[in-house]
Amino acid sequence: MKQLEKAFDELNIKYDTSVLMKYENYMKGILKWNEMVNLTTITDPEQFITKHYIDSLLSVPYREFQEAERIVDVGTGGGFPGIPLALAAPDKDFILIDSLNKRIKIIEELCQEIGILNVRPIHGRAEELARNKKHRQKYDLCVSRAVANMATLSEYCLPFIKKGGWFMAYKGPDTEQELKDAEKALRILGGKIRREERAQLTNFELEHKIIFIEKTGDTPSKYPRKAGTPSKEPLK
Ligand SMILES: C[S@@+](CC[C@H](N)C(=O)[O-])C[C@H]1O[C@@H](n2cnc3c(N)ncnc32)[C@H](O)[C@@H]1O
Repeated sequence: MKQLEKAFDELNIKYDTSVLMKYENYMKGILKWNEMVNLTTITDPEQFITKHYIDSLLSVPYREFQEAERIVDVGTGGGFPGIPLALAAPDKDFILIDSLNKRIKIIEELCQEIGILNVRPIHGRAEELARNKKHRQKYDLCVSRAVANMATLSEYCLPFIKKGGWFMAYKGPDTEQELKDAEKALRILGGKIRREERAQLTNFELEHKIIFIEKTGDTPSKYPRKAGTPSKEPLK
């Protein structure tokens, strides 16, 4: 866990031994479940800490994260980036969404066992949950990593965000074409790309940068379209 402590220092994240234990126990829990259910291909603990934990924590230093109170992680898989972020910010509320119930049940069980109290895992497709009044335009911030291309992802994520809120999308290094292809989707759904930020860490090699999208307008009620359509026919 020394790597994680180093990253906390670089990212200015406060922590104590009880939080470190929670990170360690969650990793152990995921790796144990991973023997039965496919949750991650990364099984070496050092790699796990860098690629799942530190990579997930990249958004913590930014104002858009710091000011958010209600955060949704769309397509969380084994809980990334949602769980590491929730442990770093216990005063914020996190909803973690995934369409695979097995993954959601595992996250739920681990949160209960470990005492991660600010996370609510929810099973469902983004296209359906975003149409539910309880979730539609109710979040200050949406985060998402490795779920879909930006045009599809915008249709999954923007409907959850309040006007004036933010979407921080974790993306690989080459996004120029992908962002171009998403211009129309973003315009229709009420989002504007404001900037991108690369990892500010000197000691770690991380894959992702963050694309900052502001929710500048309401999402028209016909979006998201029915489950499956945003990925089959991205808005172009
Ligand atoms: C490649 S995994 C990434 C998991 C995690 N975000 C990470 O970075 O490790 C993509 C996840 O998105 C979920 N997913 C894909 N489409 C979805 C949708 N329309 N609604 C909800 N979850 C979805 C999948 O079930 C899967 O768990």
